[in-house]
Amino acid sequence: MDSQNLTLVVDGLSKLYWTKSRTPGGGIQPISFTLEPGTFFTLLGPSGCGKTTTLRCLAGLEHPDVGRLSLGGTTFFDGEAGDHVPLNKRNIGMVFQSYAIWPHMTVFENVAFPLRVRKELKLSGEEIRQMVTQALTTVGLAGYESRSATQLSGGQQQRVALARAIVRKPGLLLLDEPLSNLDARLRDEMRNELKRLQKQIGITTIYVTHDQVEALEMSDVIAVINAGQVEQMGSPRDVYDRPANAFVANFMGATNFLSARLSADQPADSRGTVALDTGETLDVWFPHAVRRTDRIAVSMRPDVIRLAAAGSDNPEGGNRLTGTVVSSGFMGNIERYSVKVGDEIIQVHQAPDAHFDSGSRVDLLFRPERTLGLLENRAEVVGAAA
Ligand SMILES: Nc1ncnc2c1ncn2[C@@H]1O[C@H](COP(=O)(O)OP(=O)(O)OP(=O)(O)O)[C@@H](O)[C@H]1O
Repeated sequence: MDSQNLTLVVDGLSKLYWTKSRTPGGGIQPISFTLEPGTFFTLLGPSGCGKTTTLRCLAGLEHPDVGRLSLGGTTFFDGEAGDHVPLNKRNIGMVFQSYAIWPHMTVFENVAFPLRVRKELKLSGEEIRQMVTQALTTVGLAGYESRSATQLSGGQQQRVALARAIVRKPGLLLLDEPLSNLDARLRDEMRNELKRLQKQIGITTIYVTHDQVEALEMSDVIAVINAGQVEQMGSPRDVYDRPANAFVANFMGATNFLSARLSADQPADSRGTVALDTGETLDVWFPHAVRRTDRIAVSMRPDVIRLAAAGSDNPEGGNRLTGTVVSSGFMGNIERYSVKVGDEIIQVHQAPDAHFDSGSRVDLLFRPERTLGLLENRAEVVGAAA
């Protein structure tokens, strides 16, 4: 099934909701991005950050306040010119969390529905049959045409929803947490399956999720959103390895933070020294520029720290903090430690080769290039990393 190779341009699109007392009550601040055909783009962020609002604006279910939106050169929305193409004229495929397979219809009729309701397409019965068969083959459900939708498993129902979304060969596919109703194992399987299908069809896709693992695994580009604002847009590696700030670092996976101060401005991609509140100094990497006056959050992921008995030799050099093991837990492939350093508890994950009992004095050793100096910004808003 061929995609239509259309470039999506979103330029300063915004939609704010207002409370009765005329204060902002959610929505999305101006967002801009251009997607090359075939891109898998994910809107990632905590509940209520504005992901669904953005998707609804793209679909035409919501009227944005300002901005422009076009697909393959066709304008769908232009706030200044007053253009707003309605949902049914945009040829966009959608799958939502509650994928709403109609239980009284067969699989065939479910998938044929979007073709039948658009009388202006003037499709013959044979054309509809061919298009439905092609969509069902694409999602691996050829031969299921006459089954009742209720006789299918959750994963199969999800595929029917996907077949229904792509049967009209849309120019854009919008997926709003489509896997969240599936159990963990199936969700994992469907994640791979969905990504494979998306690449096979080659359709530009916008995916909404609050699950960072899902976003990392599936996306070409991720937009991390917090309270209606895009904090960072980039490849999975970019947002994970070079987070724009403490919010992004924390949202993309478990990490430790230590508050620190700078003695000089730091350009992007530089190495420098920070002073911790305890007076100790650390050698850190700054993926993005920060000013001397900024509050800095030093971020070290639990798996970049190595524990050694306090006072051990450290021929590799790098950062060293000393603390006391508070607790440990054997998790099979790793051992998880909580170590008290000053007033802070630092989490460490390491291979269970050596074991340190609670109460042991240990050194925490970590390399400067894995010790990130980030803008502290709104780290307190986070809630995802476990
Ligand atoms: N129709 C509406 N009227 C007023 N406020 C709204 C409306 N729709 C959404 N909001 C508010 O806008 C904010 C963003 O909502 P949105 O549904 O886009 O978030 P989300 O990131 O998709 O969240 P979730 O992951 O929980 O679905 C929320 O604070 C929400 O309460």
